[in-house]
Amino acid sequence: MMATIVEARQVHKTYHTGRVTVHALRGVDLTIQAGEMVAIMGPSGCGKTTLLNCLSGLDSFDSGEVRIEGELLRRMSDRVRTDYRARRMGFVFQSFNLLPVITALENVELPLLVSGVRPREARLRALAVLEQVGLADWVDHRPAELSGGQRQRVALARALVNEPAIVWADEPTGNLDAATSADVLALMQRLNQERGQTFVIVTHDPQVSARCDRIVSMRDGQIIPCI
Ligand SMILES: Nc1ncnc2c1ncn2[C@@H]1O[C@H](COP(=O)(O)OP(=O)(O)OP(=O)(O)O)[C@@H](O)[C@H]1O
Repeated sequence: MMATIVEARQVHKTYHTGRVTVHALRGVDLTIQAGEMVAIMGPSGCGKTTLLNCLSGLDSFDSGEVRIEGELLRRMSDRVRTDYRARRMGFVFQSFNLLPVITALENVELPLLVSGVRPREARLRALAVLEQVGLADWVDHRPAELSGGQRQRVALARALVNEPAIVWADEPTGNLDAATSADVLALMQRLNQERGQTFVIVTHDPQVSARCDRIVSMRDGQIIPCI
């Protein structure tokens, strides 16, 4: 039986910049089951990234409710939410967000060290995940010494090393050529199927959405109901 992992009810979010107010989310309702691989699609500016940030607790919202694994996000203190994110969530963004001055291996070890895993074990686990994403020979390279696709795979390894229940990905194939994005995508799908990890992926790429279990379409800050 499938369990609900993410539940959003009537989520509203406005941005205020100078005199301009943007109502980026206008009452979003969304339920995601554990083990689903979901694509969030829609035109530029419709609120996809905002939704990802609000569902994952990276950003706050004005009203409505989000539950992750049954827990209300707004009931968690900042510390509990941060700790929860470190233990149960992984993030893959287009900009990679890798630290430039340390190696691929050190980038992947970092979330483990932050969560208190001992250095020796962190190293072994990071090496194992880097091997899974096909980067065993590149662990000592810094991000600048890697191609876009290799960097994206380091980012994916870093997101996965904690074995998170949910992986949030924002345009994970955005910077990649067709062959590399197919590799990254196949890897995400394999992890989804083998480990039952939930993937929520914001994408414009039909190659990505074709591999997902479900497409959630957004327009103007709302989800378009399925017909
Ligand atoms: N930090 C911010 N401050 C002010 N306005 C913002 C901010 N982030 C997003 N917006 C506005 O909120 C709306 C939704 O933006 P969002 O980035 O969520 O859209 P998106 O669907 O992810 O777009 P894209 O596909 O182009 O990445 C847009 O009108 C955008 O200009």
